[in-house]
Amino acid sequence: MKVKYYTPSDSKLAYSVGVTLDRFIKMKQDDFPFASGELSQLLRDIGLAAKIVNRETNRAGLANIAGAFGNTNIQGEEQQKLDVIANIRFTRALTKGGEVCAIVSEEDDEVIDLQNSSGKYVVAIDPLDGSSNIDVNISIGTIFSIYRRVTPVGSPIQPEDIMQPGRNQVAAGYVLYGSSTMLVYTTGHGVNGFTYEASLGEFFLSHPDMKAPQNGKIYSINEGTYNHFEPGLREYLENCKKLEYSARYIGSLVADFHRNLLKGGIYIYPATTKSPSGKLRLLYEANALAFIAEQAGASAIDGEERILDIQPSSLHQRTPLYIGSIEMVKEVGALIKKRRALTVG
Ligand SMILES: O=P(O)(O)OC[C@H]1O[C@](O)(COP(=O)(O)O)[C@@H](O)[C@@H]1O
Ligand SMILES: [Mg+2]
Ligand SMILES: [Mg+2]
Repeated sequence: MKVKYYTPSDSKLAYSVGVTLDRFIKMKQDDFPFASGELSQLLRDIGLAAKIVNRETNRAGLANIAGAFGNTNIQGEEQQKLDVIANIRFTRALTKGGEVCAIVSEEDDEVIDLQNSSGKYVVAIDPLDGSSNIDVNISIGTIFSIYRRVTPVGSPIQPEDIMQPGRNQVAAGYVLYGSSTMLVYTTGHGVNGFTYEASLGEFFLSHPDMKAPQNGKIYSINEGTYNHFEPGLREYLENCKKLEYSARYIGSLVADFHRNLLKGGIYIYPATTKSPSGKLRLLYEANALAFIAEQAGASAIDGEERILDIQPSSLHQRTPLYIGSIEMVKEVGALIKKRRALTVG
């Protein structure tokens, strides 16, 4: 029997659609001979939930999705319907996937113990980021952090399984529901971005090996509480203005972070005299983006300390966040340190 060997066709008639997320996860898993495939399955589960939530965000203006849900979460924030929908969708996908033993969610006061005796992973998630922008049709997102539990699989969940510093993350990422929908993630071997092709229902590799510019000319901060900013930060912002940098602030952390990661820039949600720990949450906002930032050659601090080295002490604890191009974060950090030393002196 005569056979012929496959040769890839470069015919323009059927251009290659690219590498799907599922195929990419499989390819990357093969890089690790001892990989068991559980993390890969978990990433695929997140990809599936992202597709469903994407469909809901596209319909966010329609009556049954728009507006407040009528509950307040532990942050004291009014939950939007889409916050609740996204929380249900991701929690369900993570539960059904079978790889997760516990979930920490912005929308749940307590840790969700999935009583899954074979689950190795703990997931911290902000199901819907940028909630204040849902009803005004501005980009929103989802943020996730993945850890391996530290106590034996099958044993009851312990605080040390949850309260892990960000440097212990085995994977992290975000979904951006914007003009296009993207999923960006890292497993500690670089950062890759995928764009959703709704007609095929697939995420395709569109941003391989993302690297942040070392420096930038964009700063993202809500200056509404400027009068409560510390001197070092004010000095930094005055410098940005003297240098005529661009002020860009969407009010959706994922969207502001993504833009600055691609173009070079810094996002700041500082401590203020009114909220001394800032607004953003360490476990399911700052840690994930800090891991991505560092994997893309950028950095993240709380004004002084590396975000990934902060030892968590409570589920919904907040942290100031200075994240973005390495030179900009270094500069603002140095100014804050210098001015704090002066006030202490
Ligand atoms: O309105 P503010 O104070 O500028 O805060 C905006 C920030 O708060 C957030 O909306 C907080 O996230 P959630 O929407 O998930 O609660 C960030 O996405 C955003 O960067
Ligand atoms: Mg958020
Ligand atoms: Mg949220």
